[in-house]
Amino acid sequence: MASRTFLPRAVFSATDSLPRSYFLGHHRSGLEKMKSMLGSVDLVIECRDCRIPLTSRNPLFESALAGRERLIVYTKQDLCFEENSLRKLRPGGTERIVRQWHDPTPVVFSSIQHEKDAKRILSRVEESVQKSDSFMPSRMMVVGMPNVGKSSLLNSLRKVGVGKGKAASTGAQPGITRKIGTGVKILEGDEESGRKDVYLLDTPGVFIPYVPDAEAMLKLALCGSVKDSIISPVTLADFLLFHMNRNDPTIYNDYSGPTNDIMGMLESVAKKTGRLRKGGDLEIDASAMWMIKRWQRGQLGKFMLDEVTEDGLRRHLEAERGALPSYSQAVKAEKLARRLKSRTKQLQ
Ligand SMILES: Nc1nc2c(ncn2[C@@H]2O[C@H](COP(=O)(O)OP(=O)(O)OP(=O)(O)O)[C@@H](O)[C@H]2O)c(=O)[nH]1
Repeated sequence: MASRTFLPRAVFSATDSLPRSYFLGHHRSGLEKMKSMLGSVDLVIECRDCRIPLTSRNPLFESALAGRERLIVYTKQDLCFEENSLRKLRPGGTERIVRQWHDPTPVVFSSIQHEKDAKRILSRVEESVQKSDSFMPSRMMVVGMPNVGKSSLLNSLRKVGVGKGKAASTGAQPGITRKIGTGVKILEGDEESGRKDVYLLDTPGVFIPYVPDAEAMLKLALCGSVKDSIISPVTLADFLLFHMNRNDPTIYNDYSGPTNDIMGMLESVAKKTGRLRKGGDLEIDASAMWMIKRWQRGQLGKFMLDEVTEDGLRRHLEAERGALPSYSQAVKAEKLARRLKSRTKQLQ
């Protein structure tokens, strides 16, 4: 009798023909402007996505921000762990390792739902302001990959810091912020104690010029750093299925039993959610998109896509150094980015 034990796939075979670039014009100009403004900035708040702590690290920032005081904020923590996960039994296990990676740079894990996270970031901001002996208001800058939650963080720091409403537009697609703003007050100065006003500058998300690893591109797309139109939703949903199966194949049991077959899964989703065309054909792409969006909102499992291990960052950096693109690869990536840009424009 055949065994009924479900075996998830051990590896995901990502095709080499996937796009590896999404470096658009406003990414390049945003980065240049950022660099030119760094001289007048006291602290850089670098946001990374908690679900992909290694993959959402942009090597471009490492060179641009070298020597600047930095606070690393891991955003979207609420999408990383189930409430009743092992993390509760081993408090801070993952967080402790990630903090160690960056030591001595301070690290905060945050979720926009939690005011206490904004308070923790603001107290780091205050510590940094106290170090400066200038009487001028303090300026800080928030940077990171597209869609990691920079503008949302700015809004929540402003709300908690000065009790004011939303100042920056946010959205589920990358590229909402296109230009560096003039600065938004996040802490009120106080003449008596000598505390200065603190302003935070929002910046456009900047993508990596060339992503050498196809799986990394899929992770970035699944987490929303790349526009939906760039990678086929079925490929992305298959990659999500691969990760759901590694975490817990019962996550999707409202739609299907444990499976490695993405087409079967999407057909089942289409039927159960009523995604049918006239004549009864199933809307497969729309069902894939529905699965992806649900996961992005934390409604189809909460888990990390990167593996967090003590030597994870060291190994990631070694792989990155070994995979630096040759000049011809970089030129090819630039051309591809231009093609993608015009394709994105046509689709807008
Ligand atoms: N669940 C959850 N969603 C978040 C969090 N922070 C941001 N988001 C969502 O992530 C999406 C992107 O947020 P933005 O603040 O627009 O991201 P951004 O980094 O400014 O994006 P760009 O304009 O591409 O630079 C929005 O849909 C936010 O609501 C978080 O902590 N938890």
